[in-house]
Amino acid sequence: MNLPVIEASGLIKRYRDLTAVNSIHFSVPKGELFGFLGPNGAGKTTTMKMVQCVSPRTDGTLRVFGMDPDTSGREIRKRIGVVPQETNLDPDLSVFDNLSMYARFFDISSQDADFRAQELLEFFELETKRDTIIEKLSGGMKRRLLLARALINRPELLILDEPTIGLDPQARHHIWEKLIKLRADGHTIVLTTHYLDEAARLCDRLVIMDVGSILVEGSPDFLVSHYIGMDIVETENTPEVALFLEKAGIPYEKGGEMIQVRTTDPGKIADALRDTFQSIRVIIRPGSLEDVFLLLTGRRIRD
Ligand SMILES: Nc1ncnc2c1ncn2[C@@H]1O[C@H](COP(=O)(O)OP(=O)(O)OP(=O)(O)O)[C@@H](O)[C@H]1O
Repeated sequence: MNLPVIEASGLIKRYRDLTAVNSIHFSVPKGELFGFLGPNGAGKTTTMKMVQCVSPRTDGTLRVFGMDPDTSGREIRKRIGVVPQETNLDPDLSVFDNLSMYARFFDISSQDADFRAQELLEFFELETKRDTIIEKLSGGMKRRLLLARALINRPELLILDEPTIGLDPQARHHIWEKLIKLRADGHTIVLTTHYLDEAARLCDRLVIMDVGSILVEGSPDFLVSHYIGMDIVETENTPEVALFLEKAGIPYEKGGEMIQVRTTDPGKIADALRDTFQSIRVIIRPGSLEDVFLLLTGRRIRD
C-alpha cells in the first residue's frame, strides 16, 4: 500500500498557554484533494504551517512523505508547493519574473525555469500579463499567479491556505476550475477554507475543525447525509415560532436569524408554519455542510 502523503496523530501545537491545535489525527493519501473547513481561529493555518515545516509541533506525530518535519524539513519543503493566505508576490518584478526568480530557490536551471514559467502562465491564462507588474493585476490574477508559483518546483503536494479568500464569485470559480484540473492530473492538494461551498465543491474528503479540534471527517456527501440526512425547513427565528415548535414537539436549531428544522416531512411543517403565522418566510432546502457545522457546534461558521 502507498504511504500517505501526510499522516498526523495526536498532533498538538501550543502558543504559550493557548492550544491552537489540540491533538488532531488525519491522513491524506496520494492524489486526494483534502480540506480543512472551519471558522477563523480554528487552527487550520497552524496545522498547515506544521505540515510545511515552518512551525515545529509541540507534541504528537507528524509525517510528510513518511518523513519527520523536525528532522527532514528541508527535504520535505523541496517537495511541496505552498499558496499562503496573504499575497506575497514580489511587487518589483513582472509576472514572468516572479515565477522564474522563485525557481532559483529550488536550484532549477534558468532554461528550465523559463520553460516551466511559460507553461504555467499558459495553464493559468496569464500569458497576456507576462510582462505586467504585480500591482496591475486583479485579485483573481494574483491568486492564479501564486498558484503558478507554488507549482514551479513540480511539487508532489500542494498546500493552499484559503485559496479564494476575498475574491469575487467569478474569480473564485476560475480558481476552482484550475484546482479541479490539477486534481484530475493527479496532484495531491490540501486546502483550508471557511467557505462551505468551496469545501463541498472541491474536496474529496475534509475535516471540520473548531477551536483546535477536528470534529468530523468524511466526504462532503457523507457528512451531509450522515449528520443531516433529511431536508431542512428554514424559517424566521422569533420567540413565537420557537414556542410553536416546542408546543408541537418539533426539535429545532437556532442559527442567527433563522430557525431550522430537520425533517423527513418538510411540506407538513412548512404548511403548519404558514397556516399559523401570516406572511412568515419559510423555505425548504436540502441539507448542507453549513447545517453539519451548526449541528455540531451550535454556531454558524461565519460569525
Ligand atoms: N504565532 C502565533 N502566536 C500566538 N497565537 C497564535 C499564533 N498563530 C496563531 N495563533 C492563534 O492560534 C489559533 C489558531 O489560529 P490559526 O491561524 O491556525 O486559525 P485558522 O483556522 O487558520 O484561522 P484563520 O483563517 O483566521 O487564520 C488562534 O487563536 C490564533 O490567534
